[in-house]
Amino acid sequence: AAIAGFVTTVTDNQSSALASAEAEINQLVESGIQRGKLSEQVGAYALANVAFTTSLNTAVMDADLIIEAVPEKPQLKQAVFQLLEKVAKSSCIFATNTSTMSPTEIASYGARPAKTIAMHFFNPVHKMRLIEIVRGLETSDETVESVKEVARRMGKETVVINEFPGFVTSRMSALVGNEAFFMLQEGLGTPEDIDKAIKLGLNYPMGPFELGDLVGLDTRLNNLRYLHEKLGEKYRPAPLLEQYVQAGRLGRKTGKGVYQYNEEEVTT
Ligand SMILES: NC(=O)c1ccc[n+]([C@@H]2O[C@H](COP(=O)([O-])OP(=O)(O)OC[C@H]3O[C@@H](n4cnc5c(N)ncnc54)[C@H](O)[C@@H]3O)[C@@H](O)[C@H]2O)c1
Repeated sequence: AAIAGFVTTVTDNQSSALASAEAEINQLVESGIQRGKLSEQVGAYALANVAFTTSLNTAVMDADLIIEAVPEKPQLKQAVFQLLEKVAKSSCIFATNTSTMSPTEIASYGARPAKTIAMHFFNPVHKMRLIEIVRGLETSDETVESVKEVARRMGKETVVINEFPGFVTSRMSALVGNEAFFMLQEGLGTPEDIDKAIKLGLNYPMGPFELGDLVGLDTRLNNLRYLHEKLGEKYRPAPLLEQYVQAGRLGRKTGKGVYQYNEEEVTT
């Protein structure tokens, strides 16, 4: 958002999460300049235009657009949107980065259904070109056009999808990722071989375990739980995935998921 020229504030209730977000953003801008992807001028402008605060009120009170990205837990989303409704301007658009949830349901947590929509980004956001836009039952055409324009200014492609749990991308990705865990549990092969088979045999750019570790296994499990509740048996999370999350093996963010991450090497 900052690189696209928007005055941007990042907020999180954990100061450690904010500190690592700030460090990562600085590092991404710096390496973008070094690799010739960004001019020094745009990089400097972006860093000057992004602020960090643990105060939700400070972050949102003047905002025209809020992109919510708290964990995929309906009760948490509800609490956050109820708070946002109290502090945000009445003209502000509420966008949710939910991977699976209904924007109509999320709109019911606030009082501006015409101005509530899903803007689903992909990881890593600075590289992935798509934003999946999902409109709720009451989302206005004006809101759809506004977020499409924001996406265009961010240099992203968009698809506008009708509401259904998991949309297009998460529904497909959850199934592939879950099936890979069933295969691992059944002893079909090592994670490396399952990933290699999917990459080289099916031409996926990343294997399902590499992607799961990048997305976060807890995030993947939350998505599957929601889809299981809404769409049934097909999405029941693999017990091995539940076990990994219980053990704190969440992927790259904890240094260990299906693979182990050291500074210089990745191992199982
Ligand atoms: N991880 C991905 O690849 C990915 C991709 C697309 C969409 N999403 C969606 O984005 C959302 C977040 O997923 P994630 O993987 O980044 O989760 P995460 O757990 O890695 O990060 C969520 C952040 O929200 C913060 N948070 C929790 N409660 C808060 C509150 N009340 N107020 C302010 N901040 C709070 C946490 O401290 C944490 O830093 C989910 O809806 C997920 O489905 C994730």
